Amino acid sequence: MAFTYPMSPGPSPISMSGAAVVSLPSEIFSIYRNIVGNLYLSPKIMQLIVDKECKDKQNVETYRQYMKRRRGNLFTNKEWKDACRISRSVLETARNPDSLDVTDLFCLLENLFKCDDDGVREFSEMLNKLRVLKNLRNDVMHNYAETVNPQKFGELTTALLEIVAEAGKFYSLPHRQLVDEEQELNKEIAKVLSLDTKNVYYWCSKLTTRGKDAVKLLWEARLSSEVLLFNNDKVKRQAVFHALDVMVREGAGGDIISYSKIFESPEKFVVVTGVAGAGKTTLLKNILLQFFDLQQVNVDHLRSFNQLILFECRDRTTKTLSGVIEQHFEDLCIDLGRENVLKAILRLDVLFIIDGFDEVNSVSRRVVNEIIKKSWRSNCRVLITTRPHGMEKLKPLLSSNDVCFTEYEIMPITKLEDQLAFLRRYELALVEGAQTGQMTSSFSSLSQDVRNLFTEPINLILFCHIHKYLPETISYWKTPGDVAHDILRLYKELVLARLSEANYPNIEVLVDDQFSVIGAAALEFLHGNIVTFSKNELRSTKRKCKKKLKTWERSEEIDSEVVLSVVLKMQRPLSAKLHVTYTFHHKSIQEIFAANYISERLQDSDDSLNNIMGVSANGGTWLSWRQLLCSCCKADRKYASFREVLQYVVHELHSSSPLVFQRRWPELRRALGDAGVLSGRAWQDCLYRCPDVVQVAELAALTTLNENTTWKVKSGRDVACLAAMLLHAQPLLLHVKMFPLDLTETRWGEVVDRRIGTLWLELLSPPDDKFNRHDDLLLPLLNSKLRLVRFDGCVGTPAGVAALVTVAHACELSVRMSAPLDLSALSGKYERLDVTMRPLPTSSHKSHVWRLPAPPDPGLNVHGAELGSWEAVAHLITSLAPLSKRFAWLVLWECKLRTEEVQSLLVRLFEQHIRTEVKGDTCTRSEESGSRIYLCISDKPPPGARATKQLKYL
Ligand SMILES: Nc1ncnc2c1ncn2[C@@H]1O[C@H](COP(=O)(O)OP(=O)(O)OP(=O)(O)O)[C@@H](O)[C@H]1O
Repeated sequence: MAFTYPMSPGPSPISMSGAAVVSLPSEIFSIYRNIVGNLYLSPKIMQLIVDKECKDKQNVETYRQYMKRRRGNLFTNKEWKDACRISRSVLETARNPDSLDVTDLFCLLENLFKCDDDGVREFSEMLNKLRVLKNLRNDVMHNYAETVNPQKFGELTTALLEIVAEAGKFYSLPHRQLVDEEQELNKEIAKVLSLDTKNVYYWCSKLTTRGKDAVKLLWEARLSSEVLLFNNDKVKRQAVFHALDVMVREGAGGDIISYSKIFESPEKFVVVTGVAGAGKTTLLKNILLQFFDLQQVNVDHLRSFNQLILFECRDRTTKTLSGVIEQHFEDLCIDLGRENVLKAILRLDVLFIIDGFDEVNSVSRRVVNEIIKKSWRSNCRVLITTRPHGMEKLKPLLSSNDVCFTEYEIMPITKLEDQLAFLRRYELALVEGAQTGQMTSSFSSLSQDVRNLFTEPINLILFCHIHKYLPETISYWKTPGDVAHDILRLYKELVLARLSEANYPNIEVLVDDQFSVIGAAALEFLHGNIVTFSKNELRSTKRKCKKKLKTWERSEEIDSEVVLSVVLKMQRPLSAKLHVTYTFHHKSIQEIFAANYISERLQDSDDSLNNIMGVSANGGTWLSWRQLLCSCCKADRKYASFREVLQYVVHELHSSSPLVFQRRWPELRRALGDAGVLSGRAWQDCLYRCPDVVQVAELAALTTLNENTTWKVKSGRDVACLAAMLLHAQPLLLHVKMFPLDLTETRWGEVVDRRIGTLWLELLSPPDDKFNRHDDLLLPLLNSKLRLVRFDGCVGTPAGVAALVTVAHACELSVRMSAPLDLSALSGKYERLDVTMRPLPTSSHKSHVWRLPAPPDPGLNVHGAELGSWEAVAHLITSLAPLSKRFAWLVLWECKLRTEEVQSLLVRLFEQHIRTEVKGDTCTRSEESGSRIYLCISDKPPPGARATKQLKYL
């Protein structure tokens, strides 16, 4: 019995609340049917199957407990995660199917069938039919063309009726019961004709038609271009977007992936952490823009969402989630009521984005809690960004709500080529057709140490501005400390430019004075974690600026608000009902101003750092450091949010007044500790910002050593820190794993000079550049005090070999050579020698033999043998064979030789007395992928070879 639904091309009649019949355009009607079908009818039928399948389930059992009982053993957490992926939290707690949606129900049924997959019950037909429902749901919910497609409802009803029929067979239902089920379903299908506007699926349909456009209208204009820090320079967001890499924080040394892969995580909640200015907010803005334009090629990661809600934790006025919803869908909320729109949103596939959890306040915290609590359905996903210290509050919040999450960390932009690519985009966008290249070449001319300060986007942006407004200053940057003042100087120059007509004596000191007042206000706001200020809140700062100005003669010639107008920017509210707010151009600028104020006070007064940090608005009431700290520790560890400020203070004070810094260091050190800078990693982060501060280097070294006796070095930034840290501590093993190009131009020479002890040097090779030698990195090893215990890299000159010889000690050597080299001097220096080379042309070096040293027998990898080159391969192997003619192994990598050629090679090598460490027959073994062929040569001749006399060891 198939239900056929009349496909009306024009407006369709809909009865509302069983009374009035209205005409709706056919598009909304198609959408409505598809939504009710997939969000209501499909789950209903699947719930029916679940009930049949779980006849012996007890009411108190969760589905996880039930499955465990049914299959007779526990699910390990990993098994559960792999089996249920995004539905795993829901199925872990659900006890009945009523609230589950198609995705969860399909996952549940699939796993239930597999629980007792003993081959007796044939469930594949049933599963295939259920899969049709799941696919239909995804088609309709993830692709607007399918959402409006009138055919889809017909396909769905057919699929539903087929499932009911299949259930009849699968569960051997009595005929009467089957007929009843079919009739019931047909009644439900028929009900879709009459629609109540109070129905949540009607609201869902409205949202699906109008919701995305409403959000687009709200955000697109705000986000598609960005006004840079100064002078209203504007750039198109997507034109300058630099695709960031993120690291999965699960386990040590997590994988590094592109940001677009974060939604592949099996967890519903994804947390992206990143230091100040790492690009968290910009990443979200880019995701929003991509969401509006799903036609773009590379946005598959967003296709599974049909709604997107953004909430910024710095918001201090929106009190509820429905308030957030109202900002996004103002008109729809007027039509349907905001609570109803919220209910509908939660049924759709929605991505909630929560930006800047570290900036959360008592008002926004309530909204965040609400999102976490209401987004338990599998169709909702939540993406949260925060600075790392925000995790201290976020983790307990998520776990108290039983939320599992995957954490990603935005990686710094450490490679010069990436930094240049980033700057190039901005330069291109800013100069509008004029000649480009000056900014990038100015950046390239900086020393690696100074460049290491520009590994976060915000700092690269500041470099753009300094290059534009203070280009001459860049040539004076020799050490990181030289850069410290220039960001504030930049602001000062901009203010001075505005005041140029005032012709006022001592104008620079006057501006410094104003910066001090603003710095104190910035600090005070930071105490409340406030980064957006209302007009009222700003009033007292304005008053103080004015008061300070009045202490100067002829101050009436100066507009008292000019400094604030340069330093702050105005933010228009999302809704006309709200008021404008003000912010610094970036939170890190607010922190720099606060740090400048603290640094000045540390220099000018004898006040303790505690007192200076605890300054109150009226400048009169001081909070004691203890009080402040205790309240913070107990309440929410507020002090953690001062970590960046304190790092800026260290940097600034150290470079502007080394003597005061020395005197104040014990206080600063304690404060950093209180702000959470305790681990080796945290001290290293601090050292990245101020690599020339010896005191920080010492603590970074000692704490890291305490935690770990092996130090791993992966980037130029790490090398800079290491160079400073080695002056204070030596790890048991130093493991440097880097691409040679990244290591060149770092403080590698200093590292080698300062290292006393073992080194594992791993010079990575890009796949297309395996044989590019980097002996320049080896030469500093000569005369060093280090001991090379493991080496992997390309060597190209006798000088490079000589450098290895001087430091190798019981070493595991993996040497790539672009041309043969005499390695005999390495004899006695290694425990394992593994050489990689490309085949030698037979004509070349005929008379030369470059015997590899032995014992122990070396292993040889021949890389990239071309078709027809077996004799060249044979020539290489025989030329390199040690006197004993024995290799630990012989492997052909990425070999294009034909099978017959490999066989001829084997015969030739056998006849030349070459042997490998192998028992049994002489043969070849290849890996399944065919990328590696092992030549195993014993004393047994291969087919076609002349027997040779066994060679005596020489
Ligand atoms: N991926 C990117 N591509 C291009 N520019 C970027 C990128 N990320 C950040 N920026 C630039 O750097 C500035 C700072 O970045 P953003 O505000 O996103 O950092 P954040 O990590 O959110 O900082 P905070 O934690 O201090 O709030 C942006 O205003 C933008 O100009």
